[in-house]
Amino acid sequence: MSERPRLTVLSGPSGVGKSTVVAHLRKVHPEVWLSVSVTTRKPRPGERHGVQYFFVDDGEFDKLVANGELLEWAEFAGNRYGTPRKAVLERLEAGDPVLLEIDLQGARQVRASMPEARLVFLAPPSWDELVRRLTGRGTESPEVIERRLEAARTELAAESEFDVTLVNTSVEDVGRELLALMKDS
Ligand SMILES: Nc1nc2c(ncn2[C@@H]2O[C@H](COP(=O)(O)OP(=O)(O)O)[C@@H](O)[C@H]2O)c(=O)[nH]1
Ligand SMILES: Nc1ncnc2c1ncn2[C@@H]1O[C@H](COP(=O)(O)OP(=O)(O)O)[C@@H](O)[C@H]1O
Repeated sequence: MSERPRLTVLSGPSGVGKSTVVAHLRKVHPEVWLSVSVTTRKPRPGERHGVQYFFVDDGEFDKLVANGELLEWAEFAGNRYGTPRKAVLERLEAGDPVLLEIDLQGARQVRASMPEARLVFLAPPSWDELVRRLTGRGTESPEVIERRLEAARTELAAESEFDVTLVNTSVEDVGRELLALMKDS
């Protein structure tokens, strides 16, 4: 891909379409490497260990943190999520562009520890559309949706901290734009 590959971070409120965009991008461009995070969240139907996430319990997560094995980690809506450090560094050293799909707190940690990273904010076309997508996905209870929408207000307010904003109106368009950003290191 590019001569100076670097880290691209994709963040945005829950339900905006981050997973959908990344899945589409990887279908069209299987060479794009996405870090698989560790989480204490329970798998949703269809999610598999090692594919969407490495699903671990609290004790295992504590150990990863204590051993310094996470590049960054954060608590989000009652669960913990983190990026395994080793795989990311290996990919960057091998010269491959790397994509992380993480929350705002994680993006801030990456900005602090790896200032060369490019931070991309995925925004919804409108607040109402975000609520529709999050509710329509049908994977969370009303209480969890409420918690995620609360977090979404904070995340939307932080948009200016990012290098680029992409509005997720069309998954195909955003996928293309994201790939172009990853190539243009
Ligand atoms: N900081 C951090 N956030 C993560 C990581 N992995 C996933 N997340 C974020 O955690 C939040 C919740 O993820 P998830 O439970 O899968 O819900 P979804 O993004 O709404 O499908 C999202 O904002 C993810 O981007 C990670 O390794 N680190
Ligand atoms: N551009 C889009 N237009 C319409 N619906 C979308 C779009 N992108 C994603 N969605 C839908 O919105 C919901 C949330 O998407 P998802 O990828 O799970 O979000 P996130 O990973 O950001 O939480 C899903 O039902 C998905 O099919």
